[in-house]
Amino acid sequence: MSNAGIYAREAAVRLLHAVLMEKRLLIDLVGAEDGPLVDLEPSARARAQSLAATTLRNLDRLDAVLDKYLTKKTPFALLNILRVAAAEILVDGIASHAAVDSAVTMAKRKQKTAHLKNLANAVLRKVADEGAAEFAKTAPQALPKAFVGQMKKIATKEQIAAIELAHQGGAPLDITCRDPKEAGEFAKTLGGQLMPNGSVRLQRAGQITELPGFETGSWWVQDAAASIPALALGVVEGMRVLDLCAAPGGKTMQLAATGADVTALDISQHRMRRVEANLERTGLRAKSVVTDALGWKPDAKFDAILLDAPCSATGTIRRHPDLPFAKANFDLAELLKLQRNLLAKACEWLAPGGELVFSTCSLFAAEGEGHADWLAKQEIDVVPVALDAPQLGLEPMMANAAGQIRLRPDFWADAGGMDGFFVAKFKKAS
Ligand SMILES: C[S@@+](CC[C@H](N)C(=O)[O-])C[C@H]1O[C@@H](n2cnc3c(N)ncnc32)[C@H](O)[C@@H]1O
Repeated sequence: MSNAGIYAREAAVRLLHAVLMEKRLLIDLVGAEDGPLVDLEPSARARAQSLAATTLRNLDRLDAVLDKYLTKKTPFALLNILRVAAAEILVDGIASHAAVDSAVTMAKRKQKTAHLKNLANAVLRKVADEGAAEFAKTAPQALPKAFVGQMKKIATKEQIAAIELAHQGGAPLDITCRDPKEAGEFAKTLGGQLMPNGSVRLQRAGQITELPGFETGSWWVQDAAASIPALALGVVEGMRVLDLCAAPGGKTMQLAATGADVTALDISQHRMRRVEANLERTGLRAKSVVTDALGWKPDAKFDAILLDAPCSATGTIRRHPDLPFAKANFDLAELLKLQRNLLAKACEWLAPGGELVFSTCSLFAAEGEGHADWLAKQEIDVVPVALDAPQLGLEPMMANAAGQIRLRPDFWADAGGMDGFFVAKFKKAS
């Protein structure tokens, strides 16, 4: 057994512990200087991340199988080792002897679990021999009850079950081409699928930076659903456009690629550096402003504004399976207040006749439809503009009766789903 294999597995166990016990997000842990991945080779880092994500995506299902063979309450440190090994055997289909042997080695190497190495061996051999049948009977990982409560206005019970199933499948890699006319060609070169909205979808991407077109900045990674808000803004060539809450910059690049005069604003210096790096790689231009939007005043009004507001990010769970564990108890009221304040500011900064797109990658009605309802009740001179789903490469049922786009992870299920998003458009009186 290679050391790299053991290091990756140990790092996956540590990631799991940090998400479940310290309520930290994988995205923060991966880059943290004191994080579990810091000393690993790139391939071991990738393996540790993917193993932790797979385990979290299936946590209750793995526990249901392990519970069959564990008679006593198992110390958390051992349980996480067993979960990771069970994920390798039952989900990834790794040769069971490799998964079992490395779990036993991991147990031996820790003071808290060394005396339980025989238990680990016995339980995992059972999982390898009989676990697949038990695992097949389990239901997909359920969303936290608090999340489901917030989703009831956008999805039925059956649709929520379909969303949970979509989360279990993870996500393919979608890219957006700088020149949309090149998307068909890149789909062929990369062995991907051209999606109806113009994204190119890759089911197995490998090392992204090695793919043709990365070095030349011909495309960037962006979930198909995340490309819809900028498309919904329509033709903005030559216009003064504000990308409000811009980092890491997927929508900034879409807007800049159409020939708009883009100002990208975000509160986070660190995240804005990623916007700047993305612009540099793709050879696109935008002015960058790092500030709290709530305390900012533009020199002049904008012809168009895209507000992709900070939100619960519950639409991205298929790509971030740690979110329901790390952020189950976040302060929704605080986020709603921030979103509303940002929306009011965006309306104020629109020039007469200017258009605004508001979006959130959330599955909660309060972070989407609720804000459109709120705006309609304010004395703000903007009116809703109905969006045409087929014009955006979407199916008609992806727009609601009010002409707002409501995307869910169970859409395009056969092709690998999409992130959950809410997108609505408004126009200021002339
Ligand atoms: C959903 S992300 C934006 C994603 C981005 N539009 C994209 O497509 O890559 C929300 C962003 O809002 C920023 N943000 C949060 N509060 C803000 C504030 N008060 N003023 C400006 N930006 C803020 C966060 O730093 C975060 O980058």
